[in-house]
Amino acid sequence: MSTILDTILRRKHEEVAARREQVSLFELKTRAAGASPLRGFADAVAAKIAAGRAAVIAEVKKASPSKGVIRADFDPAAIARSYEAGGAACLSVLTDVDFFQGSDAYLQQARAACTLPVLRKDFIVDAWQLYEARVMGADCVLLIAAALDDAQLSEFAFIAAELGMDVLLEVHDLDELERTLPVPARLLGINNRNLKTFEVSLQTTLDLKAMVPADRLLVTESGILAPTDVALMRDAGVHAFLVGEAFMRQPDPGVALRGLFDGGASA
Ligand SMILES: O=C(O)c1ccccc1NCC(=O)[C@H](O)[C@H](O)COP(=O)(O)O
Repeated sequence: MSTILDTILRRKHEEVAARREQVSLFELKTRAAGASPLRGFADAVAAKIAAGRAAVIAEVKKASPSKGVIRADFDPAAIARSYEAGGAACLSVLTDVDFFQGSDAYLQQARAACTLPVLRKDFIVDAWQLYEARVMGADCVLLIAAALDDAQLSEFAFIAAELGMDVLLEVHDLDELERTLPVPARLLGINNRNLKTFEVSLQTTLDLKAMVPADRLLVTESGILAPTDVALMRDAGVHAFLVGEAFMRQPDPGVALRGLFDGGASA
Protein backbone atom coordinates (compact mmCIF):
# COMPACT_ATOMS: atom_id res chain seq x y z
CA MET A 1 0.00 0.00 0.00
CA SER A 2 1.25 3.46 -0.88
CA THR A 3 2.09 5.75 2.07
CA ILE A 4 2.01 9.56 2.30
CA LEU A 5 5.81 9.50 2.09
CA ASP A 6 5.60 7.53 -1.19
CA THR A 7 3.14 10.11 -2.53
CA ILE A 8 5.35 13.04 -1.46
CA LEU A 9 8.46 11.47 -3.00
CA ARG A 10 6.71 10.63 -6.28
CA ARG A 11 5.55 14.22 -6.60
CA LYS A 12 8.96 15.55 -5.55
CA HIS A 13 10.67 13.65 -8.39
CA GLU A 14 8.21 15.23 -10.86
CA GLU A 15 8.75 18.68 -9.38
CA VAL A 16 12.54 18.42 -9.53
CA ALA A 17 12.41 17.13 -13.11
CA ALA A 18 10.38 20.21 -14.07
CA ARG A 19 12.74 22.55 -12.21
CA ARG A 20 15.77 20.96 -13.90
CA GLU A 21 14.22 21.84 -17.25
CA GLN A 22 14.37 25.50 -16.22
CA VAL A 23 17.91 25.68 -14.78
CA SER A 24 20.83 23.45 -15.72
CA LEU A 25 23.12 21.93 -13.10
CA PHE A 26 25.99 23.91 -14.62
CA GLU A 27 24.09 27.19 -14.15
CA LEU A 28 23.10 26.24 -10.62
CA LYS A 29 26.71 25.41 -9.68
CA THR A 30 27.80 28.82 -10.96
CA ARG A 31 25.12 30.53 -8.87
CA ALA A 32 25.98 28.44 -5.81
CA ALA A 33 29.58 29.65 -5.98
CA GLY A 34 28.30 33.22 -5.53
CA ALA A 35 25.66 32.45 -2.88
CA SER A 36 25.45 34.36 0.40
CA PRO A 37 28.11 33.47 3.00
CA LEU A 38 27.38 30.42 5.12
CA ARG A 39 26.21 30.63 8.71
CA GLY A 40 27.42 27.65 10.76
CA PHE A 41 24.32 25.63 11.54
CA ALA A 42 25.81 22.73 13.50
CA ASP A 43 28.15 25.17 15.24
CA ALA A 44 25.14 27.21 16.42
CA VAL A 45 23.49 24.07 17.81
CA ALA A 46 26.71 22.97 19.51
CA ALA A 47 27.29 26.43 21.02
CA LYS A 48 23.88 26.47 22.74
CA ILE A 49 24.45 23.02 24.16
CA ALA A 50 27.97 23.88 25.30
CA ALA A 51 26.44 26.83 27.17
CA GLY A 52 24.16 24.41 28.99
CA ARG A 53 21.05 25.52 27.12
CA ALA A 54 18.56 23.79 24.85
CA ALA A 55 19.40 24.25 21.17
CA VAL A 56 16.12 25.02 19.47
CA ILE A 57 15.77 24.68 15.71
CA ALA A 58 12.60 26.69 15.27
CA GLU A 59 10.48 25.79 12.29
CA VAL A 60 8.75 28.17 9.90
CA LYS A 61 5.83 25.93 8.89
CA LYS A 62 2.56 27.12 7.40
CA ALA A 63 0.84 23.78 6.87
CA SER A 64 1.47 20.05 6.94
CA PRO A 65 -0.06 16.92 5.45
CA SER A 66 -1.15 15.71 8.89
CA LYS A 67 -2.58 18.98 10.24
CA GLY A 68 -3.58 21.08 7.20
CA VAL A 69 -3.08 24.82 7.63
CA ILE A 70 -1.38 25.50 10.96
CA ARG A 71 -0.82 29.24 10.64
CA ALA A 72 -2.98 31.20 8.21
CA ASP A 73 -1.45 34.57 9.10
CA PHE A 74 2.00 33.67 7.81
CA ASP A 75 4.85 36.20 7.57
CA PRO A 76 8.21 34.36 7.40
CA ALA A 77 10.31 37.48 8.07
CA ALA A 78 8.30 38.43 11.17
CA ILE A 79 8.39 34.82 12.39
CA ALA A 80 12.17 34.67 11.91
CA ARG A 81 12.70 37.90 13.88
CA SER A 82 10.46 36.62 16.64
CA TYR A 83 12.34 33.31 16.83
CA GLU A 84 15.68 35.08 17.00
CA ALA A 85 14.42 37.32 19.82
CA GLY A 86 13.07 34.20 21.56
CA GLY A 87 16.50 32.56 21.64
CA ALA A 88 16.36 30.03 18.79
CA ALA A 89 19.70 28.51 17.75
CA CYS A 90 18.66 28.08 14.12
CA LEU A 91 15.68 28.15 11.79
CA SER A 92 14.10 25.37 9.76
CA VAL A 93 12.05 26.60 6.80
CA LEU A 94 9.72 24.35 4.81
CA THR A 95 10.20 24.92 1.10
CA ASP A 96 7.94 22.13 -0.18
CA VAL A 97 4.99 23.72 -1.97
CA ASP A 98 2.53 20.91 -2.59
CA PHE A 99 2.27 19.31 0.84
CA PHE A 100 3.44 22.03 3.26
CA GLN A 101 2.48 25.25 1.42
CA GLY A 102 6.13 26.24 1.73
CA SER A 103 8.25 28.25 -0.67
CA ASP A 104 11.87 28.98 -1.57
CA ALA A 105 10.95 32.64 -1.11
CA TYR A 106 9.96 31.97 2.50
CA LEU A 107 13.45 30.68 3.22
CA GLN A 108 15.01 33.73 1.62
CA GLN A 109 12.70 36.12 3.49
CA ALA A 110 13.25 34.41 6.84
CA ARG A 111 17.03 34.29 6.44
CA ALA A 112 17.25 37.91 5.34
CA ALA A 113 15.28 39.01 8.41
CA CYS A 114 17.67 37.57 11.02
CA THR A 115 21.22 36.35 11.63
CA LEU A 116 20.33 32.72 12.37
CA PRO A 117 21.56 29.78 10.27
CA VAL A 118 18.79 28.17 8.22
CA LEU A 119 17.88 24.59 7.35
CA ARG A 120 16.15 23.98 4.04
CA LYS A 121 13.38 21.60 5.11
CA ASP A 122 12.34 19.64 2.05
CA PHE A 123 12.49 16.19 0.55
CA ILE A 124 15.87 15.95 -1.16
CA VAL A 125 15.77 13.26 -3.86
CA ASP A 126 18.28 14.65 -6.37
CA ALA A 127 21.74 16.20 -5.96
CA TRP A 128 20.48 19.14 -8.03
CA GLN A 129 18.39 20.24 -5.03
CA LEU A 130 21.54 20.58 -2.90
CA TYR A 131 22.94 23.23 -5.22
CA GLU A 132 19.51 24.82 -5.36
CA ALA A 133 19.43 24.90 -1.55
CA ARG A 134 22.78 26.70 -1.39
CA VAL A 135 21.67 29.18 -4.05
CA MET A 136 18.60 30.12 -2.02
CA GLY A 137 20.82 30.63 1.04
CA ALA A 138 20.49 27.39 3.00
CA ASP A 139 23.17 26.66 5.60
CA CYS A 140 21.99 23.10 6.21
CA VAL A 141 19.95 20.48 4.36
CA LEU A 142 17.80 17.64 5.56
CA LEU A 143 18.54 14.12 4.30
CA ILE A 144 15.81 11.65 5.23
CA ALA A 145 17.01 8.05 5.49
CA ALA A 146 13.55 6.71 4.63
CA ALA A 147 13.66 8.64 1.34
CA LEU A 148 17.15 7.73 0.12
CA ASP A 149 19.26 4.63 -0.44
CA ASP A 150 22.69 4.21 1.16
CA ALA A 151 24.61 5.44 -1.89
CA GLN A 152 22.46 8.57 -2.15
CA LEU A 153 22.84 9.34 1.56
CA SER A 154 26.64 9.25 1.27
CA GLU A 155 26.81 11.07 -2.06
CA PHE A 156 24.41 13.84 -1.01
CA ALA A 157 26.17 14.33 2.35
CA PHE A 158 29.47 14.61 0.48
CA ILE A 159 28.12 17.22 -1.97
CA ALA A 160 26.50 19.22 0.83
CA ALA A 161 29.85 19.27 2.66
CA GLU A 162 31.62 20.39 -0.52
CA LEU A 163 29.15 23.28 -0.66
CA GLY A 164 29.92 24.07 2.98
CA MET A 165 26.47 23.15 4.24
CA ASP A 166 25.77 21.07 7.31
CA VAL A 167 23.54 18.01 7.04
CA LEU A 168 20.73 16.97 9.35
CA LEU A 169 20.42 13.22 8.80
CA GLU A 170 16.95 12.05 9.79
CA VAL A 171 16.00 8.59 11.00
CA HIS A 172 12.94 7.03 12.57
CA ASP A 173 13.99 3.48 13.43
CA LEU A 174 17.01 1.34 14.23
CA ASP A 175 17.47 0.09 10.69
CA GLU A 176 17.64 3.67 9.38
CA LEU A 177 19.96 4.68 12.21
CA GLU A 178 22.37 1.85 11.36
CA ARG A 179 22.31 2.84 7.68
CA THR A 180 23.42 6.38 8.57
CA LEU A 181 26.43 5.30 10.64
CA PRO A 182 28.91 5.51 7.72
CA VAL A 183 27.48 8.84 6.51
CA PRO A 184 29.51 11.88 7.59
CA ALA A 185 27.11 14.36 9.21
CA ARG A 186 27.35 16.16 12.52
CA LEU A 187 23.60 16.35 13.14
CA LEU A 188 21.49 13.24 13.63
CA GLY A 189 17.76 13.84 13.86
CA ILE A 190 15.41 11.29 15.33
CA ASN A 191 11.95 12.04 13.99
CA ASN A 192 9.28 11.12 16.50
CA ARG A 193 6.78 11.25 13.63
CA ASN A 194 6.42 8.17 11.46
CA LEU A 195 6.31 9.71 7.98
CA LYS A 196 4.35 6.74 6.66
CA THR A 197 1.54 6.79 9.24
CA PHE A 198 1.79 10.28 10.88
CA GLU A 199 1.89 8.59 14.29
CA VAL A 200 3.98 10.62 16.77
CA SER A 201 5.70 9.16 19.84
CA LEU A 202 8.51 10.76 21.85
CA GLN A 203 9.44 7.24 22.89
CA THR A 204 11.09 6.93 19.46
CA THR A 205 13.89 9.28 20.55
CA LEU A 206 14.22 7.64 23.95
CA ASP A 207 14.46 4.15 22.39
CA LEU A 208 17.07 5.04 19.75
CA LYS A 209 19.13 7.52 21.73
CA ALA A 210 21.56 4.96 23.18
CA MET A 211 22.55 3.80 19.66
CA VAL A 212 23.53 7.27 18.45
CA PRO A 213 27.33 7.65 18.20
CA ALA A 214 28.78 10.11 20.70
CA ASP A 215 30.24 12.32 17.96
CA ARG A 216 26.80 13.23 16.55
CA LEU A 217 24.66 16.11 17.74
CA LEU A 218 21.36 14.41 18.47
CA VAL A 219 18.22 16.38 17.56
CA THR A 220 14.77 15.23 18.63
CA GLU A 221 12.20 16.17 15.99
CA SER A 222 8.41 16.55 16.01
CA GLY A 223 5.75 16.33 18.68
CA ILE A 224 7.42 18.56 21.27
CA LEU A 225 4.40 20.43 22.59
CA ALA A 226 4.73 20.98 26.35
CA PRO A 227 7.41 21.84 28.94
CA THR A 228 7.05 18.27 30.22
CA ASP A 229 8.16 17.00 26.77
CA VAL A 230 11.24 19.24 26.95
CA ALA A 231 12.02 18.04 30.49
CA LEU A 232 11.61 14.40 29.45
CA MET A 233 14.18 14.87 26.69
CA ARG A 234 16.64 16.95 28.68
CA ASP A 235 16.54 14.45 31.55
CA ALA A 236 17.44 11.77 28.98
CA GLY A 237 20.42 13.84 27.78
CA VAL A 238 18.81 15.21 24.59
CA HIS A 239 19.42 18.94 24.27
CA ALA A 240 18.62 19.83 20.64
CA PHE A 241 15.03 20.16 19.47
CA LEU A 242 13.30 20.72 16.13
CA VAL A 243 9.92 22.28 16.88
CA GLY A 244 7.26 23.64 14.53
CA GLU A 245 3.60 23.32 15.38
CA ALA A 246 3.82 24.29 19.06
CA PHE A 247 5.24 27.69 18.04
CA MET A 248 3.26 28.21 14.84
CA ARG A 249 -0.09 27.97 16.62
CA GLN A 250 0.79 30.82 19.01
CA PRO A 251 0.40 34.53 18.18
CA ASP A 252 4.08 35.28 18.90
CA PRO A 253 6.25 32.24 18.05
CA GLY A 254 9.34 33.59 19.84
CA VAL A 255 7.43 34.18 23.06
CA ALA A 256 6.05 30.64 22.72
CA LEU A 257 9.62 29.37 22.33
CA ARG A 258 10.69 31.03 25.58
CA GLY A 259 7.60 29.68 27.31
CA LEU A 260 8.14 26.12 26.14
CA PHE A 261 11.83 26.13 27.02
CA ASP A 262 11.35 27.33 30.55
CA GLY A 263 11.10 31.08 30.54
CA GLY A 264 14.35 31.91 28.79
CA ALA A 265 16.52 28.86 29.50
CA SER A 266 17.03 28.44 25.74
CA ALA A 267 18.03 32.05 25.06
O1 LIG B 1 4.36 17.41 9.84
C1 LIG B 1 3.86 16.52 9.11
O2 LIG B 1 2.64 16.30 9.06
C2 LIG B 1 4.72 15.70 8.19
C3 LIG B 1 4.14 14.76 7.36
C4 LIG B 1 4.91 14.02 6.50
C5 LIG B 1 6.28 14.21 6.45
C6 LIG B 1 6.88 15.15 7.28
C7 LIG B 1 6.12 15.88 8.16
N1 LIG B 1 6.67 16.83 8.97
C8 LIG B 1 8.04 17.23 8.92
C9 LIG B 1 8.63 17.34 10.25
O3 LIG B 1 9.49 16.55 10.52
C10 LIG B 1 8.16 18.41 11.20
O4 LIG B 1 7.76 19.53 10.47
C11 LIG B 1 9.17 18.87 12.23
O5 LIG B 1 9.85 17.83 12.84
C12 LIG B 1 8.44 19.70 13.31
O6 LIG B 1 7.42 18.91 13.87
P1 LIG B 1 6.28 19.54 14.80
O7 LIG B 1 6.97 20.26 15.92
O8 LIG B 1 5.49 18.38 15.28
O9 LIG B 1 5.52 20.50 13.94
